Amino acid sequence: MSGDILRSFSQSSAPGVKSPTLEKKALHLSHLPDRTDVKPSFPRTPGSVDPNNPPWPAFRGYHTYSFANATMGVRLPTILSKAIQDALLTVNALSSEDLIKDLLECVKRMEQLKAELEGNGMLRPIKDDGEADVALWNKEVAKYFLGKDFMNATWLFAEAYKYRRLRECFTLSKHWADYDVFFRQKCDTFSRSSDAVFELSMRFAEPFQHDLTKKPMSQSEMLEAEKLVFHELTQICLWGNSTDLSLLINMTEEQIKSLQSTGGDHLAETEKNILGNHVEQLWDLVKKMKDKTRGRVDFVLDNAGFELYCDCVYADFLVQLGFASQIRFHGKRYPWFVSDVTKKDWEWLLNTMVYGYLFPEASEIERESLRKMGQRWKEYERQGIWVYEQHPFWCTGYTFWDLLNEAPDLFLHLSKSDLVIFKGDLNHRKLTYDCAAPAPTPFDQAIGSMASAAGAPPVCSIRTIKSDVVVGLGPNGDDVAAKLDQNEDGWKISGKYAVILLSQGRPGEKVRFT
Ligand SMILES: O=P(O)(O)OC[C@@]1(O)O[C@H](CO)[C@@H](O)[C@@H]1O
Repeated sequence: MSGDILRSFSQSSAPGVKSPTLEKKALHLSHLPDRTDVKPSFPRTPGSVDPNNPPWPAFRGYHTYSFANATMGVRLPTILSKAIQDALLTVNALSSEDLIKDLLECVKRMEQLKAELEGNGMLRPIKDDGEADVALWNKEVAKYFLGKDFMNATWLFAEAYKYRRLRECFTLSKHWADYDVFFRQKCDTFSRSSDAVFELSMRFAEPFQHDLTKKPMSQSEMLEAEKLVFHELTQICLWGNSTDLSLLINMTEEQIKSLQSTGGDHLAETEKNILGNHVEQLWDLVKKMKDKTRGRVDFVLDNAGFELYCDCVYADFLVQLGFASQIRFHGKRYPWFVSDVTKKDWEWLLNTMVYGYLFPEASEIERESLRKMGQRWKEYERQGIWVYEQHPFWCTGYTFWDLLNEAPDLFLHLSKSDLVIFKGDLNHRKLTYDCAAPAPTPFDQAIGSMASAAGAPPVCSIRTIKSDVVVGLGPNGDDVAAKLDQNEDGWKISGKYAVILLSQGRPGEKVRFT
C-alpha cells in the first residue's frame, strides 16, 4: 500500500463531520509498528492455540539456563546413556547370537538418537515400525513441528518425542520390541523404599474399621474420622510423587527415605508446602459420591514403584469406605519419561507384594502385611473393582487440551467417571499446556477443554512441582511465586512444593465433538 493511499484513508471522515486535527496527522508507512514489535497477547485466543503455540508463552529448550534447556541438553542424554548401559547389561547375559545381534542394533539406534539430541538434530517423522500411533505422531510433527529441532520445538513435545524415538529403537527390532530399558531402575527404587513401604502396609493391611473397643461413634463423628484419614491419604498419594527416577538418579538411600517419609508429623509439616490446595473441595466431592452411588474414580498414573504403591493404598481406602465402587487405572503402553507405569510395572508390583522376596531385612509380620494387602488388591482386579487400562493417547506429544479432539473415545470414556485424578508433574504439564501461565490463573482456565467442554468430568491434579508451569495459586499467586523466586532457587523443580487442584468440570452434559 503506498503512502498516498494511506494518507487518503486517514483523511477520510464521516460526511458532514469536520476533523481539524486529521489533516496534520497524515499516516506514513514509517508510522506503522515494526513487525517485530507486534507481540501476541496472552492468553492466545482458542483459535490460535496449537501444539507449537500454547495459550501462554511456551517453554523451549533454547531458553538458556531454563530447566527445559538443562533437560534437553544434559538430562536426556544422561538418561539415554543409562538406557544404553542397561541394554548392554542384558547383552552380557545372553547366549543366542540372533538375540545379541538384534539387541546390539537397538543399541546402535539409541547411540544415533543420543547423537541427534546432543547435536540438536531436526525432528524427523517416526519410522513405520508397525505401531498404531505412528500416524498420530507424524501428523503432529508435520502440522506443527516441521523443520523444528530438539531445542526450538516446545519442550513438552520435544521431550515426549524423544521417548517415542527411544521406543522406535526397539520396535524396529525382531525380538526386542517390548524391552524396557528402565525396568531394572524402577524395580530397584521400590526395593530401596522398604521403610515407607512397610510403614504403610503395617497400617493399612487390615481392612479399615472403626475401633470397636471405643464407644460407638455417631454418624457425624464417623464422617469426621474418615475425613481425617482422607486428608492423610491424599497427602501420602501426593508426596509419593516426589520419588521420580528421572530426577533422583543420583540420590542416596537416605535421601530417598527422607523424601518418602509418611509419618503424621511429617505430613502436617509438609501441608504448608501445598501452594494451591483444594483438598476440602475434593473431600466434598468424594463425600457426595458416597451419598449418591459409590462412584467411579480414574487415576491417570504417573510413576511406577513407590508412587504407584501409594496410589493403590489411596484407591484401596476409597473402595473400602464405600466412596468408589470402581477404580480405573490408566498407564502407559511403553516406557515413558523413565519411571511411568506400564502394564508390566503394574503386574510386577502386585505380584512382588504377594510372592516376592525383595526385602530380606523385613520381619515376617511386615512381609505378611505386604502380602495381605497385595492379595486384596489382586482380588479387586479379579472382581473388576480395579481395572488397569492403557490408551495410546497417553503416550503422545499432545497435551490434554487436545484430548477431546485427538482421542474422542477416551474423552467419552473419562466423561463417565465421577472423578479423574491426574498424578504427577508430567500429567500436570499436559493438563496446563506446559506454558508460562501466570501463577494466579485459576486451574479450570489453565486446563482448557478438560474443564470447559460439555461432559468434562471433575478433574483433580495431584502433583509435586518439578517443572516450570505453576498455576492455581490464588489471587496472591504472583506474590507467592515472586517470594519463592527470590528466596529459594530451584523451588519449581525440587519436588518440595506441591498443588492439589480440582476442577468441577461439566459432568452429566452430553459430550459434543467438533
Ligand atoms: O511426571 P513426574 O514423574 O512427576 O515428573 C516428570 C519429570 O521429572 O520429568 C519432566 C522433566 O523431564 C518434568 O516434567 C518432571 O520434572
